[in-house]
Amino acid sequence: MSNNPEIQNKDIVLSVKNVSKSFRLPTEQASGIKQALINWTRGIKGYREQNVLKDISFEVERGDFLGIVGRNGSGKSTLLKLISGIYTPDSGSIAYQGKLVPFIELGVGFNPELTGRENVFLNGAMLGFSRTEIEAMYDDIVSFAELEDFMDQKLKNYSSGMQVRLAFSLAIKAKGDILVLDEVLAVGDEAFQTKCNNFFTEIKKDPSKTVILVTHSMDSVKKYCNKAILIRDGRIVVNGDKNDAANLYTEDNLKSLQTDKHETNENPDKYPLGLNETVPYLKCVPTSEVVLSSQQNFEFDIEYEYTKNEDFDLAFSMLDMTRGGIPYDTGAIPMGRGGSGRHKRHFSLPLNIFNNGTYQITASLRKPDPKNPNETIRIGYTNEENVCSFSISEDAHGSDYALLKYDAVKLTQQ
Ligand SMILES: Nc1ncnc2c1ncn2[C@@H]1O[C@H](COP(=O)(O)OP(=O)(O)OP(=O)(O)O)[C@@H](O)[C@H]1O
Repeated sequence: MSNNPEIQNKDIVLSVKNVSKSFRLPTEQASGIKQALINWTRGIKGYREQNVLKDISFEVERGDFLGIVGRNGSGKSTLLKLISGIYTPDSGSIAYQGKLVPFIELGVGFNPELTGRENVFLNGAMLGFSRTEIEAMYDDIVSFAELEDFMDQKLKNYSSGMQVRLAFSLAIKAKGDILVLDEVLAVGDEAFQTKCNNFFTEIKKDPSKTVILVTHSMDSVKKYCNKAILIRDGRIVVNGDKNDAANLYTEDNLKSLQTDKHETNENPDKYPLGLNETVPYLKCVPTSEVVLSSQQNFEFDIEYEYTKNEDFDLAFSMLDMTRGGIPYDTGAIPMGRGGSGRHKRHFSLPLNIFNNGTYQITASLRKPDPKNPNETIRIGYTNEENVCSFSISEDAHGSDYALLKYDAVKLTQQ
């Protein structure tokens, strides 16, 4: 596949054309030749075909930093394995030119009975490097992995974190032309993460190096990639624009936050969790986009029914789904009198002080506490099917490290 004459345009280093891949998942196991024969005569196959990738086509140019994003099980790892030659496509073609170095599955090519040093040389040879070439890059690999003192130990005595570090260092320090990485595997401690991030920043500037990165971090996509593809159920839905791919991926995740929830119902015969005879309906409904920049406001309606003809309040909490915690609570907002029927009120939340992240708005309907005029009592609340979620996703310089933007508060020096 390498240095392929099919690739006419010298700037295109990887070409994936109409690639499909399916797996056979066993269903009914035949328990012997006789059963297998009976199944065969009855047309029972004993397996189910799972079409994991469907008609995938894209091209990567020299110097590109391509992000591949998609939800769990969408087919990203399968695509990387096809690109790396671990799997062959059922149909379509994959061609690349240059030396392709994959880091996609831990353990592949590593032998636990050999030392760290022997594994580096074995893997280097498997990638097509000569002994002299490996010797030249050996120190660099070992020092990036910070494993100088462990290279003569057998790999089976390494912690899993140490093995990841060695494999990742080998992949990125080997002098390949196309680096194929599954970022999910590049988990290390914070210091190692910082080194990897610095490496990404550096390699991004090198026009001769091409990187293909599977990641779940939209921050990484926006920071390092110049292109991205979004895969949904085995098909490419965004091909090229990294901001479109990242934002649509975030939307996919927000939708699943809403639909994946299976609330345990306190009172299954009557009302869903959080609701009751007095508050039979309470729902937050987004009316703006749900993937926003911090310069925008998140707009939403609260739809409610409060059957009592009495004064009531609404209170909202904002949950930080990325870092955890409740960064903001409105306290009780007086809403006037209730009454029968469904009603709707509109709210707008400015996002200017918040960093990147996914947030959720929950609401509670409350009434004044007759015993304590400063307090309210919760009568109903939004269960997880009735909350609403949104994400802040800055196109550039967005951070998901801290909740508040660096200029949201000022540290004073005395
Ligand atoms: N060797 C295999 N045999 C059978 N099914 C497989 C095989 N490899 C992958 N699959 C199936 O293909 C689908 C896609 O898997 P894949 O690992 O490519 O997804 P992914 O997008 O990388 O997911 P994740 O983000 O969780 O890593 C899954 O349903 C998975 O079970």
